[in-house]
Order: sequence, then C-alpha cells, then structure tokens
Amino acid sequence: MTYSVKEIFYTLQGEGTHAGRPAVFCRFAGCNLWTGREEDRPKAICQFCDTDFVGTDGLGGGKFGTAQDLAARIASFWPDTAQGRDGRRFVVLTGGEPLLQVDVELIEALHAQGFEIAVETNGTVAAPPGLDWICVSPKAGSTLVQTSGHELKLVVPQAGFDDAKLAEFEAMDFVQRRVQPMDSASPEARRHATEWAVQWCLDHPRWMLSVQTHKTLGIR
Ligand SMILES: C[S@@+](CC[C@H](N)C(=O)[O-])C[C@H]1O[C@@H](n2cnc3c(N)ncnc32)[C@H](O)[C@@H]1O
Ligand SMILES: Nc1nc2[nH]cc(C(=O)O)c2c(=O)[nH]1
Ligand code: SF4
Ligand SMILES: [Mg+2]
Repeated sequence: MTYSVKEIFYTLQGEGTHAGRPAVFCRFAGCNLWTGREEDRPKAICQFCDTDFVGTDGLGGGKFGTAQDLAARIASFWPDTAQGRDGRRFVVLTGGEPLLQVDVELIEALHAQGFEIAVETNGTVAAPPGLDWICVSPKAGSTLVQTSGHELKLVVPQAGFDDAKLAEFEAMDFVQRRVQPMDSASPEARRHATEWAVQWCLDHPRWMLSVQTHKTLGIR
C-alpha cells in the first residue's frame, strides 16, 4: 500500500471532544465526495469543504511506500521532550477522506510508535478495527456506512438534513453527538449557522456544540 499524504503538522485539535489537545495531524490526499478542484465544487456531493487536500506538496507531505515509513514520519513531528496525556502520543488522521487509505497495517505501526489514533471521517467507508477515536461527520447526499463510533460531528445546517434526519442520527450508536456551525465566506451565513447550532443544542440537550477553535485562535 502506498499512502498519499497532503501534509503533516503538529498543533492543537481544534474541534470536538478533544479540542485543545496537542496532536499530530496527518492529512491524507483525496476524497470520494469532491475532487478538491474549485471548478468541481458546484457539482460535488460535499460542497462546503474548508480544506485543500489535493496532491502531496504540503509540509511533511509525500508518498509513503510502507506503513512503517509513514508512522515514523508522523512520529518525527511529536516533540521528543514529552509523551503527552496518559503517556501516549496523539495523532489525528484526516484529509480528504482518510479511510480511503488507512488500513490495519498503518494502525498497528502507529500504535507501535506509541500513538493513540483518532480519525475524522465522512462515514462513507467502514472504519478498520483498532482505531481509538472515530469521529464521523455525515454529508447530505452521501450514503452513511459507519453508523457507530465515539463522536458524531454534524456540520449544520445542511440542506437535506431536516429534523427527522437529525432524529435518526441521534438514535445511532455514538457516545457523543455534536453540531458544528458551517464555515463559509459569508458573515451572514456564518452567523446563521452558529445561531442554528446553538438553538439545536438548547432544544435537543443530548447534542453539544463543536466550534472550530483553531480558526478563532489563528493556528493550524
Ligand atoms: C476537512 S474534513 C476531513 C475528514 C472527512 N473527509 C470528513 O469530512 O469528516 C474535517 C472536518 O472538517 C469539517 N468541515 C469541513 N468543511 C467545513 C466547513 N466549511 N465548516 C465546518 N466544518 C467543516 C468536516 O465535516 C469534518 O468534520
Ligand atoms: N487545529 C485543527 N484542528 C482540526 N480538527 C479537524 C481538522 C481537520 O481538518 O480535519 C483540523 C485542522 O485542520 N486543524
Ligand atoms: S467529505 Fe470531508 S474532505 Fe471530503 S469534501 Fe467533504 S469535508 Fe472535505
Ligand atoms: Mg480543518
């Protein structure tokens, strides 16, 4: 298996349950819901993506011929002075869609490097066994395959996700349910999304808010 990686960087997890936690991010290249090209965005299944995941040209990016090579590169981003919470390093596998590439070999190689492994996925591909934290963020217009995990993180509002659909999500087997306001270029749309998300949590107290703290902090 050759892994195509856009970039690797060390920062604080910005979103969801682990917000504020130091983590190495490994952003895999490519996604099954958008090509990543701006000219294709209007006809993509997922049209609101905030991420450049095209190619392997970012910091720490490249093609890795073995799981051991990639795990070693990821480990090289962890500060060698510290082990992290509970003596474990923390990696977030994201993308693009990481589950198009993440396999048991890579999971084993990262565990051997002392990492606790989290994944950010759109849920269209079943997660391989061994991941320590599965965060699923469903996209309207796609077929959700991974209907269980640790965290459901729904970007809102999405046309096609009405109250009945959100009730369906609420009934799924996730430990935590969060709504995350959709980011966009329009300040009005951003304010509407934030108000929508806050009101959803107030009206449906099994849900919690996720904010993209890295964007307000101005970090990666
Ligand atoms: C770039 S995606 C990569 C992982 C995977 N493809 C997915 O969609 O979950 C990482 C996270 O950012 C969220 N996200 C992407 N674009 C966003 C936006 N415009 N506003 C808020 N969250 C967004 C996704 O829903 C997902 O939770
Ligand atoms: N700081 C920070 N936190 C994040 N949480 C999820 C991210 C992602 O793009 O998957 C992300 C990201 O790009 N940066
Ligand atoms: S599924 Fe994830 S990576 Fe793919 S286009 Fe949507 S937000 Fe971006
Ligand atoms: Mg991001």
